[in-house]
Amino acid sequence: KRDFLSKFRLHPSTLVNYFTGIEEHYKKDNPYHNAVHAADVTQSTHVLLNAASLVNVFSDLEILASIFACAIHDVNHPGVTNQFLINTENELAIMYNDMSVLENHHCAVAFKLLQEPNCNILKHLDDSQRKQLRKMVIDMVLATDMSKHMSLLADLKTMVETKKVAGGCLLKLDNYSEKMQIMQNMVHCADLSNPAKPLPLSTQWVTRVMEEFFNQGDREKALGLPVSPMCCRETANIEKSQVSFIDFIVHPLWEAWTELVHPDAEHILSTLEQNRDHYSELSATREAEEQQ
Ligand SMILES: COc1ccc(-c2ccn(C[C@@H](O)CN3CCOCC3)n2)cc1OC1CCCC1
Ligand SMILES: [Zn+2]
Repeated sequence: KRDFLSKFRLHPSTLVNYFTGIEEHYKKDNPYHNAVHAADVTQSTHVLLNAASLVNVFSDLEILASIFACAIHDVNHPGVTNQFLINTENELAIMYNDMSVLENHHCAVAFKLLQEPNCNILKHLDDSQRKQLRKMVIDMVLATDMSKHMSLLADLKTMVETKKVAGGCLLKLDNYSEKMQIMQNMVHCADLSNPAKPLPLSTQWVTRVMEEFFNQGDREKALGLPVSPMCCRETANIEKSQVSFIDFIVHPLWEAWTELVHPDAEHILSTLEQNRDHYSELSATREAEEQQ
């Protein structure tokens, strides 16, 4: 739909080779961090990019970089968190010195795959375009590290406030840093869009992510390690955790995004709020049942 095959001279069979390789490098037996999650985040970002207020904000190369970043953003995810890899001195933690271990790995795997035969989809980009795309993809994927969430959101809110005070257009972006901030938050929003999807979809993602967290908790227990938050299948309160996740992480982020692209994301924010109330009511019901 974006006419990228001709704009960037992307070869259909090279695209198929590369993205088949990417799909195969997502671990099928991860309940959550599998190729379906990558497709979900990619499709969600495609929709966010279509917001009326974002028309003419990004160049074609920035859009290609954003969509590419989503498709590869969790590739070869091992189904455990950065903290688990660090605590178990996993080879990936050693490789990346405990810094954004997963996110560095996802980027490296994706770019290494480009060097496989008949997989170099970026072959016909000129050197400057390829260098710019690589930098933008790395900046976006490294920003999906949840430990960066608070600073990413704080900077977005500061930029929005500053532009509002200046009376300028929120989306008049003067430099790479401002534009990249928007792209990083857009991909991060898509990555955390499960609770903002129609409830039948959202509940499936909750089941999947809890299964993955519980598998990690089982492994931590077997290794005699402290069990990570929300990873103990015996004690986790799933609904309560979702309400906190939405209240403290997801809603503040989507509230900032909704202000930035006003009024194009209002319906997403209201779905998120309805879902939050659903989990909150479930949690109250469960608590009442447990009292009896
Ligand atoms: C649909 O709900 C979720 C969808 C995706 C995620 C999600 C993806 C990556 N992350 C980052 C964690 O891997 C890192 N955390 C550090 C703290 O320990 C747990 C692990 N989180 C979480 C979700 O809900 C949480 C799990 C129970 C309630 C909150
Ligand atoms: Zn993800």
